Parts: sequence; structure tokens; C-alpha cells
Amino acid sequence: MAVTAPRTIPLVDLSTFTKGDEAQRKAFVEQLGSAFHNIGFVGVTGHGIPKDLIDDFYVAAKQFFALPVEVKRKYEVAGAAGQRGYTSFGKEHAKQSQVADLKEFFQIGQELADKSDSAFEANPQVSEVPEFMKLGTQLYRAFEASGASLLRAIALYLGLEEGYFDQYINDGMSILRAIHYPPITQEPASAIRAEQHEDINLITLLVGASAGGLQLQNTAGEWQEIVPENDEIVINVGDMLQRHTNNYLKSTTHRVVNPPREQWHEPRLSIPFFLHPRPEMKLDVLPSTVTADRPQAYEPITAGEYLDERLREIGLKK
Ligand SMILES: O=C(O)CCC(=O)C(=O)O
Ligand SMILES: [Fe+2]
Repeated sequence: MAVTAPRTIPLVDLSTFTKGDEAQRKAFVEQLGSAFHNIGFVGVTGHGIPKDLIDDFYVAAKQFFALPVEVKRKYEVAGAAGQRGYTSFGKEHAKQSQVADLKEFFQIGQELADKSDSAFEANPQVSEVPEFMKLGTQLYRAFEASGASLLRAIALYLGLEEGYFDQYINDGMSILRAIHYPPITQEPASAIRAEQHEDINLITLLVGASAGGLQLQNTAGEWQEIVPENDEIVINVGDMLQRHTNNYLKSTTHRVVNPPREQWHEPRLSIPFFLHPRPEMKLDVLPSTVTADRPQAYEPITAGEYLDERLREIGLKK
């Protein structure tokens, strides 16, 4: 009999919120909210992101990363701080680390009908793999819709109006990132696939990575493996939401460790969607989250200012 490891994060079904009755919706709000408050991570099924779309995008992403590096580097976008197009191996590092992560990635941003909005850089089109951007843009939309539903539940949990986040995330600055961790060919000096960090954005939605390695740090400081099942996506709170809620919702430290030596030849691909609001959203601490035991921990800042500060710290912006 197969031995199933105990789950490290709770599992919730988003369709009980998007399609359920009042009692089911209330139960979902409580489950999601307490997971974000206690752990900062949750597994979600019933998220409405089509499996075929994920699978097809994986195939296209693999084809992209298999291109020669000179070809991939054509898709580096000067001045976009890695927020669009390709970022080569060895560039990004966690904010406290001097050593770059063992990864390369490609980021897709918002495609607005109105191209005159200067907050948005254009996405480069990858001519060698035309499906890549087409599927990536579709997946972006699906993640956006699913993330909006999760934030509606979180707004209710925080005692806000259900549509509170919608005004900030419609036409927002979200990023779909395809990450390739190549096979490891020699003992890494000290770097791991992704050094421990917290995400910058409101929430992150991550679809099933092609190999294990993702770990979160629990409140006791121990590293715990996250092993998503089947069509489960992993959601975590980012620093913007933690800041806005005065640390009531937790942006939990996580990392991707290197596999054991016998699996070094296996690459790893993963697809996080970083849900960002529009740059003018104020991340000022919500008054309802300030209490006697939880005094105001942060000064007012906008999402745009905060993002800028963080991109400098991780080596993507000069
Ligand atoms: O590759 C993964 O599974 C997670 C990557 C991650 O945490 C990130 O890019 O922020
Ligand atoms: Fe992350």
C-alpha cells in the first residue's frame, strides 16, 4: 500500500465559493482566511484553470527553454527589470543572498487593449515558439480570474466588501513566470534552485511543478516539503498582502532545494503567477488590523513604490 505523507498545508475547494450556497461560501472564507493567517500557504482545487491549458503551456515553455541561449537572449527586454521576457541563468538572487539562484525564467505581463497605458511594457513575441505567448496569455487570464475569486473570499474574511480588491487588480501588474531550473552538472558552490525568500506581490498561484523541492518554513523554523496532488494549485500570501493586513495574513518564507545527486540530471519547470495590483494601490495598513497586540507595523507606501524597492534588492533593477 502506498504511504501518503501527511499534508503540510490545508486543501480547499474554490468551487464551493464560486458556485456554492451561502453556508458553503462562509465555510470557504473561514478555511482560506485561517490558512492565510496561520500558515500563509494553501492548496486549492476547483480553481477553474483548465488542465489542458496548463499542460500545453508546459510543453511550449520546455520548447522555449530548449532553445540556444543566444536565441533566448534576444528576448531580454532592456530596461524592464526582468518584468517582461527572458532573464538568463544566474541573474536573480534572494534579497539577503549574494549568490544567484540556479534558474532562468521568462515573464509575461498584462496585455491591455489600450496600449497607451505607460505603466505597462510590451511583451515580446517568441517567433521560434509561437504557441508560447499565445498560451501564456490565455493562462494569464485564467490565473487572474482564479486569483480574483480568492481575493474576494479574503476581502470577506477581513470584513471588507467582497469587491474590495477588484478595483486594484483589474488591469493590474500581475506577472506569469515560467521558471526553468536546468539539470545540475557539478556540485554547486552554495546556491540552491531558489534561495529562501518571500514573494513581493499580493498572492502567488503556483501550478504543479515538474519535480519536488518546494519547501516552506513553519513557525517553528523547520522546513517542510510541499507536495501538491493532481490538479491542486499552491497559493501563498505575498509581502504586499502581509503589509496591507499588518502581518495578520502571513507571507511565509519558502525555497526550492536541489534534488539528491541521483536526480541532478532532471530539470525542473514551474509556473508561478504573481498577482500584483495596479501601482497606485495604497498598501497602507488596514485600520481594522491594528489592535493593542498588533500595533501598526508599517508606514504608508504604494504598490508601485514598494515593487521598485524590492526589484532593486533582488538584483533585477539598477
Ligand atoms: O519554483 C517554484 O516552485 C517556486 C518558485 C518561487 O517561489 C518564486 O519564483 O517565487
Ligand atoms: Fe516564491
